[in-house]
Amino acid sequence: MSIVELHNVSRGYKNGERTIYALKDVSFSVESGEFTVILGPSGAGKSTLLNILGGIDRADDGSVKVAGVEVTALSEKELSIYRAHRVGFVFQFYNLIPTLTVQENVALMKELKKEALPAEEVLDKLGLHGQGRKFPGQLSGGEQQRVSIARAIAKNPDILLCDEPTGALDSETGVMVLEELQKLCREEGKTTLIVTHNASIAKAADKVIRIKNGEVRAVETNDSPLKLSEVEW
Ligand SMILES: Nc1ncnc2c1ncn2[C@@H]1O[C@H](COP(=O)(O)OP(=O)(O)OP(=O)(O)O)[C@@H](O)[C@H]1O
Repeated sequence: MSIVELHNVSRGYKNGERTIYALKDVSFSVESGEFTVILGPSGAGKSTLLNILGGIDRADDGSVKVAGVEVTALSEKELSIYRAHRVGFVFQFYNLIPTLTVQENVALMKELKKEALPAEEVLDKLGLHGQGRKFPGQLSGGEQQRVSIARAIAKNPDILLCDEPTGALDSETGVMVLEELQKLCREEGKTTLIVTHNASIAKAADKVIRIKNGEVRAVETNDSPLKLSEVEW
C-alpha cells in the first residue's frame, strides 16, 4: 500500500519577474515501511520536497497524499495537527533545546501528541539508556542525533523524514546513525525518507528517488537492499 503519493507537485519562488521552480511536476509513491533515499545535488529541491511532505511548506500545484491525508487540502490549523501527530522530523543539526535535558527534549512530544511514547522507552530503544539527565551539549554529535531520532519516533509518526541526518557527523558516526534508522524501519515498519548527498547509501535503500533541477530523474526500487553494515563507503 502506498503511504506517500505525490502527483505533479510544483513549488516555485518568485525572483522579480521570474519564478524559479524548486520542484516541477514531481510524482512518485512510497510504500508503507519502505526505506527510501532521496538523492540529488545541492539545489535539486530535496529539502523543499521533504518540507512539503512534512507540512512545513506548501505545494503550489499538485497532490500530496500521506497516510490517506490530502495534505494540500489542509487548513493551517489542520496542517499544524498533521505535523504534530503524523510526521517525525530529523534534521542535520539535531535541533534539540539546549536548556532542556535529553529526557525533557523527548518528553516534550507529549505536549504535541498526548499518546506520545514515554521518553525513557524511546531513549532505551536508541541505545541512550541512562543519558536522560544530561543536557544535549554534554553528548557527542552522534548521540545528539540519536536523541533527535528518539524525539521523532516518540510521536509514533506515520512517516519519518530525515533531512541530511548525517551531514554534521564524521563518516563512521554517520553510518551508525543510518544503521539506527534502517533498524527502526526494518523492525518497526516505520516508513523512512532520507535526504542525502551520499550516493553510497542507495545500495541499502528499498527505493531511491533521484532528483535534479527540481525534477524526478529516476525512481529505482531495490529488491535486495544491503544492510548498511555491508555497504562500502
Ligand atoms: N524560501 C526560498 N526562497 C527562494 N528560493 C528558495 C527558497 N527555498 C529554496 N529555494 C530555491 O529552491 C531550490 C531548491 O532548494 P532546496 O533547498 O530544496 O534544495 P536542496 O536539494 O535541498 O539543496 P541542498 O542539498 O543544498 O540543501 C534552490 O534553487 C533554492 O535556492
